[in-house]
Amino acid sequence: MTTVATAPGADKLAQNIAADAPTTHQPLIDFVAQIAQLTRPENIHWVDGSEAEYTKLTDELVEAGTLTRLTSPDFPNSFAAFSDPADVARVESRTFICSERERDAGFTNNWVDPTEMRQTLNGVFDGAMSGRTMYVIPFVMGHLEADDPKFGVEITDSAYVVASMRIMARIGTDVLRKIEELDAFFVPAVHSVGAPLEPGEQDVPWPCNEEKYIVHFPSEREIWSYGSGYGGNALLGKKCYALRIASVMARDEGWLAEHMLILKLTSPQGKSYHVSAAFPSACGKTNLALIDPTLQGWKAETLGDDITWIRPGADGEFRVVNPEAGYFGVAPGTGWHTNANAMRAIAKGNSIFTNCALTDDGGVWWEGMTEEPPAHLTDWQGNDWTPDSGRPAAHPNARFCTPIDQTDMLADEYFEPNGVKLDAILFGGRRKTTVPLVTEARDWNHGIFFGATLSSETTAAAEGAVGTVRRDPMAMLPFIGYDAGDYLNHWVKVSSQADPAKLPKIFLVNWFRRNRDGGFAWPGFAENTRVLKWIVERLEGEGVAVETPIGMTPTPDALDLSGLDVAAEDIEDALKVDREEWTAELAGIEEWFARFGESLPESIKAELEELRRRLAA
Ligand SMILES: Nc1nc2c(ncn2[C@@H]2O[C@H](COP(=O)(O)OP(=O)(O)OP(=O)(O)O)[C@@H](O)[C@H]2O)c(=O)[nH]1
Ligand SMILES: O=C([O-])CC(=O)C(=O)O
Ligand SMILES: [Mn+2]
Repeated sequence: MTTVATAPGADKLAQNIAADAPTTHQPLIDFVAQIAQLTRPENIHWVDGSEAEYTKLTDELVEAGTLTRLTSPDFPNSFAAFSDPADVARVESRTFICSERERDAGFTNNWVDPTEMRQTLNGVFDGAMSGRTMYVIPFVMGHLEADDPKFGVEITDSAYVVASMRIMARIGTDVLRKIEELDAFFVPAVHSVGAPLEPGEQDVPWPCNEEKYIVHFPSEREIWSYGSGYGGNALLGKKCYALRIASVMARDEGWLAEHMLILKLTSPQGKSYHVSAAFPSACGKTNLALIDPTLQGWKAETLGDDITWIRPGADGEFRVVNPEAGYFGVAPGTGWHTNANAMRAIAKGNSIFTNCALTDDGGVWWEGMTEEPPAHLTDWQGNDWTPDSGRPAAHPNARFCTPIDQTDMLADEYFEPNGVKLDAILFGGRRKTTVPLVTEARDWNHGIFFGATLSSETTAAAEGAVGTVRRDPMAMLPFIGYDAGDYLNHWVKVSSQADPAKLPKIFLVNWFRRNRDGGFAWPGFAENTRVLKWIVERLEGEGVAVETPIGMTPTPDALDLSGLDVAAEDIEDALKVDREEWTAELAGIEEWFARFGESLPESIKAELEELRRRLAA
């Protein structure tokens, strides 16, 4: 630990830091010195990522009241955290892409001139870490042994962030050694909760600031985050790096950084397939990634639940890796009856729960964990709660943060440094109407059209109203680090690096369509196995599909519904392609495409014309 107590001059500070740093890597020392000079922390702690360090940090966080140690044997070595009630989700309105030209941020991002933003940041970060410890976290997204490992260094004044980053990414000394060995570039990522402490001032359990900035400089590959301690705002390896900055790297280097899960499926015949699926936040990625198949003989294993990097491989196939090391999963709705694999991983402990409710025996609970709620809880805001309190006990965006290697059904391929062959891509959203249970694209370009026009009703994962339909291209709306039209063009182009015969097949799915009575038309969750089976049949050139104006959908008989207790009308409602609904949808898509201006790919425009023609026919 370096003490920076007296804030010496810049040269002196840099010397002190260099003397105490566990590295001689000059760019890293310079980065740390520059941020220390600006933010004036009391101490500097270089994170080694060890168990002992984790124990010490979590002890301190318990002492500070940020974490509550769970004493229930059901949650070994686990903690609960409760955020400030105003700091519970990603803040999209405060997220900025500061490219040189506004045009390069595109209409889906907030843009501020980089020079102006640097000035603003220099202002808010000035002394921002006073009275706090500054942690330096070397991390890698993906595997250290990858052909082209992607490094970052997060500087943060939040020990909660350090503890969570240790679960979500590979961090610490091994990473630092590799950065030195390769003399590698790292993404500089600066985070402050924005709550400097005066000498003697008592800290609060969840320091944060009303003013928030989540800022990306895509040309410099730099991230600055201020004012929030929450998940995707503060764990900068996740959405900020592995999606926004990585999408820009991917554009420049010829690959794709996507908001997708990865699932390995093995058929009763023993053939395995890897499927990735892009669904917007809180629309079922973690659930599908951890599915327990309901059909005899089928096996599912997971490789990841949120982020997928797709790279063209040497044999003309696309290869996928999960750059993360943990789950940051939506807690409500995750239960023994809906997602037993997640529950089993959680039950092994070593987890941090944020904004869940506390049980009287020192465990956590959230809506949907068990069918019957406990008789008494302490809700996420610290109030007494009973089932007739009339309000949720856990925040709807409460999260569990759990190491992925605690998953029983983790695929061995998760550990492949350069990934595995991708066979199919699913795009999906939360739509009450219009979008059928599953539709197969006619070809790659039509599949990109599915992705480009993907839409979903908004959820609690981001601030703002819940339940309105918004377009969410490839489920990447809040995560594309550059112009959305350029991003679609990149999708079109990247296929030229693959063997056309080896391109993944693309499907559009919707688990959330309502039936004529307003209930879910499809049982969803584990029963999605039946849709996956049809998808695999299609990959194998089998499975019955009918041509519809929007693509190929299964006939009701083509889905294996054996042993499933569901009304024939529900299946009909789930699969229906309704011309009237699609005519209205067409208008919505036209409006959406108009927003892209010049940068919308011609081939995607052509798909819209094709849809119009097919609907009119
Ligand atoms: N009706 C229905 N609901 C589902 C299904 N799968 C997931 N859900 C619900 O969708 C919500 C979010 O599911 P998750 O799997 O956590 O979503 P996610 O996409 O991983 O979300 P992020 O981690 O925010 O990106 C939960 O409330 C689930 O209960 C399904 O097949 N049918
Ligand atoms: O980023 C977060 O805070 C959580 C998350 O996975 C999402 O919102 O998509
Ligand atoms: Mn998830």
